[in-house]
Amino acid sequence: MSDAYLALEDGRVVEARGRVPGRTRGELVFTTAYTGYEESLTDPSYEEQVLTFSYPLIGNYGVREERFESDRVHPRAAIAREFTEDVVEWLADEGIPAIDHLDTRDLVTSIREEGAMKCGIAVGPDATPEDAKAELAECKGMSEHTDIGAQVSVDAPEVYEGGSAATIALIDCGAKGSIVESLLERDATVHVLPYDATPEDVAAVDPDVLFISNGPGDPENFEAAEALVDAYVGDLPVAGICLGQQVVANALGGSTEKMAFGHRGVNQPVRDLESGRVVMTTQNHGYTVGEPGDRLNVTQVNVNDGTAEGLENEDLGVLTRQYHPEANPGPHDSLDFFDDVLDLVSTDTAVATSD
Ligand SMILES: NC(=O)CC[C@H](N)C(=O)O
Repeated sequence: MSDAYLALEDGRVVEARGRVPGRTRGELVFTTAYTGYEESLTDPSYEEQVLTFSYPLIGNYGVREERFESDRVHPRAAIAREFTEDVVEWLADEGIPAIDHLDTRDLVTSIREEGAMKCGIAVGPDATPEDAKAELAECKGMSEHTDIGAQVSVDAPEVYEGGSAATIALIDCGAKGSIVESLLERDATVHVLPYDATPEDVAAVDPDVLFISNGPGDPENFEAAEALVDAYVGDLPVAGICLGQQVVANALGGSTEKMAFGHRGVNQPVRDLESGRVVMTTQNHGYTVGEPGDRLNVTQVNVNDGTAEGLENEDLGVLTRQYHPEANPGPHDSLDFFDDVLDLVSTDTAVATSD
């Protein structure tokens, strides 16, 4: 007899083995990453989602805090064909329901055909299909989580003293730790500011770059960050990763839209339009930039579906990526993005000096 039920928006209820008990709900998505489960589970971009791993065995190299991207697990629940005891113990400590021993190939195929969908989960000796359906009935769509930034952002500014290469105002919409680390490694000092920081809060740290982080949910719900881009573009270089790219596009007259099932994995091919070079990238997003608007050029595209992977305005010093150049987990092909962001500062200084 099953002790776990997964109720899907398409009406099905899937039976599974319960590994960590609980009741929960969220948007059901999948990642094809075959490594990096600790990084994915601690990525704040997964807030309010239920994460299915398409790779069948999750946990085979243990659980180490050094690999965490934040201080907690963000998906509401985790699903795999088989979780190891290490991962189950970790998720149990975190109170995150987990299920396995279900046909994840079938589940992933359904998400690919029908799109990311709402789901409800009930796990435990007393769980019933009706409990899972009751959770599903309460599940909101991602765009309805209008203040999701508050769930993942710092409450107050934090500073990470690196060096004097640049002072970065990183707007924390759910930033992964390795974005901060990538900047510190390049001798930058990073001020992490709350997702709803005001232009005055940014001015207070006197940055060289305004950097909008990755984050969960619908980019249209990050109006404060959009207002910051609007306030500073032209005066400061502006950079963004993932949700950051989407927020920058929305601020500069472009638009974003929801994808059917998104890109989540560590082998998404991206072509740079100028050099023709293709790099393998890590991705985790369910929205994409539809129209870049008049002020941004699309400089990189996804080889599989042509969606915008990089945006730029050289005159304004704007540079963004839809994928995750910090590469935790994933291939390191695109780490040079952080060098390019710091180069915006020297270019900016050079312009100021020659004035
Ligand atoms: N990793 C991210 O920043 C994700 C961005 C956004 N929440 C999306 O799903 O598209």
